[in-house]
Amino acid sequence: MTESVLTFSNIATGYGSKKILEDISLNVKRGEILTLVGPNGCGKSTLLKAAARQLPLMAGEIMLFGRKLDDFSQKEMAKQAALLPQSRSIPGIPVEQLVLHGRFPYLGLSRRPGKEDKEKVAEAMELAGVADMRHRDLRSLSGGERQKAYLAMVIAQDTDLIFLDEPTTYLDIGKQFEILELIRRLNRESKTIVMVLHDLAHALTYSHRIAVMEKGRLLAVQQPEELFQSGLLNDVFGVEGHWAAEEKTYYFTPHHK
Ligand SMILES: Nc1ncnc2c1ncn2[C@@H]1O[C@H](COP(=O)(O)OP(=O)(O)OP(=O)(O)O)[C@@H](O)[C@H]1O
Repeated sequence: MTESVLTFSNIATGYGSKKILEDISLNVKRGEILTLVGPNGCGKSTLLKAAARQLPLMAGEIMLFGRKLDDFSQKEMAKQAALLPQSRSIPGIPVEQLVLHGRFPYLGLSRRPGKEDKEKVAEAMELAGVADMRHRDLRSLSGGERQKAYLAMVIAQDTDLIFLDEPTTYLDIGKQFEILELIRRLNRESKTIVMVLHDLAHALTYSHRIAVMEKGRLLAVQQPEELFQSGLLNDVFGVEGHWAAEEKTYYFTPHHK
């Protein structure tokens, strides 16, 4: 786990002339699950968008697999990295067709999916647990079902690097664990994952490293246990972290002064 697949060097970015992220440097290592945490509005989604080349940089540089981000064609980029964004449009199409969107970078001029594409789509729907709703219109699904359909699309894209912005939103607690376990499985099958999670206990349990952000800056990148021990999460979120040794579970309570 030493090779960097994604490197941010002193980047700044934002919207229009409004700078949101300032001087961020970060290496994402091949094969890791790196989770971004931080208070609302600190810039986590903005960082993922910059990495997925959806926002121009105001300063600095991002390298993907040793190449500058700008040097990738759109198709090449889509074969290397997939993004599950936080907010998405909801087209009135069947789940299966949405998941097939993940195969677009691989289709030829005819845009007709081949055998491999169909297999990848079927496999992704199975993994994400949406195979039985493949003919359902996206607009007829619950928030959680739709979230899984989008995750299937990202899986079908079959990239080495996957960006997930709050992959567990809209999901009940049981489904959250299902999705986190699926993410862990994808990681063990060689995917590098960069994701945003709000649940600190989940972040501590499912990540190899955690990047803590505040007000557009990166405060620390540490392994879960080390980060938990440091007390930084308590300071940044105004909470108190606990470790229940018997259950091997982290939990957080309000900070009592
Ligand atoms: N399209 C946009 N145009 C202008 N400002 C934006 C846009 N998107 C986000 N921002 C601003 O950028 C800042 C960072 O937003 P971002 O969504 O990256 O934060 P976040 O850490 O992901 O937040 P959350 O935890 O609430 O999802 C916020 O102040 C937000 O208002």
